[in-house]
Amino acid sequence: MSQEIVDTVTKYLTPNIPIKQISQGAEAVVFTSSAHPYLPTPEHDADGKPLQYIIKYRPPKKYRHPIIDRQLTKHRTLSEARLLSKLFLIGGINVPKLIATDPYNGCLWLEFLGEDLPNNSGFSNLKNFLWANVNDPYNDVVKSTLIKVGEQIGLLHFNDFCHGDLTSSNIVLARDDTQSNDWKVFLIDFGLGSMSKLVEDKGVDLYVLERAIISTHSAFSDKYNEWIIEGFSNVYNKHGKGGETKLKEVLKRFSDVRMRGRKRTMIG
Ligand SMILES: Nc1ncnc2c1ncn2[C@@H]1O[C@H](COP(=O)(O)OP(=O)(O)OP(=O)(O)O)[C@@H](O)[C@H]1O
Repeated sequence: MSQEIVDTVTKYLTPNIPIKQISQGAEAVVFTSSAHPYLPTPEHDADGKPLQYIIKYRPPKKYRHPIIDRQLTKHRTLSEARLLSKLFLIGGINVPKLIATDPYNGCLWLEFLGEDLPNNSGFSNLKNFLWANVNDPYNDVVKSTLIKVGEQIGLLHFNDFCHGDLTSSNIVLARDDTQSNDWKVFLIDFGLGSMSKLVEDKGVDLYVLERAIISTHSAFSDKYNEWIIEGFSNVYNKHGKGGETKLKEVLKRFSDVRMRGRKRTMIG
């Protein structure tokens, strides 16, 4: 990552806020920090470990006109903040808590979720979690976790929100306590998210995740995708006939999107 971005963020946050870069995506640079924007820090979790926070920063894009760039940055930062704050209030949906927003500087301060998986298996996103279980790929914890993944997506879609970039890296797992083998599933990165009633958007979300699982865990992907759809369906089926009808529509469009994807791969 360019030193220029670190210098800019350090100057903006002041050197009192320690930052450590953990990711650079197409859109944003993500840092962790032990500093909370307005509470005295460091805060500690139940085990006495200092809490970490996420700082997601959208740097200016030099290829854009500066005024348009500032407007886009403001718009995208606010849009992600709005979605996160709406989703956080919907019962059952798990997303990081929004702590602070500075749309003019392209900055979001979020709750840090997840942990390092045992045996150097990396950060606890869904992709690494499935790799970590590769020697016992169909165990009960994998199954129940994938059903919970499906339930999170089901809740999101049933409430007419779409993710827009539903990869297995944007699904983070966290345990309530370190002894537990029971994972809570969180959805992160709503930079491309939207409120949408369109079955097309929902079908595309499901297709993007299906492709992500096929590309990284191809040997087990049939079962994995089946469990995700089982969880997804559970949410809709709880809402009687109306829910069942909506579920059919989404799954039908999912299958159409998949068919279009296959044609595109064959024809090029
Ligand atoms: N709340 C969070 N808790 C823990 N880690 C997080 C959190 N938010 C983001 N991350 C980490 O930072 C990475 C990038 O975050 P995010 O996907 O939001 O940014 P992005 O720039 O849109 O990324 P990309 O362009 O790669 O999709 C995530 O994959 C995850 O590892």
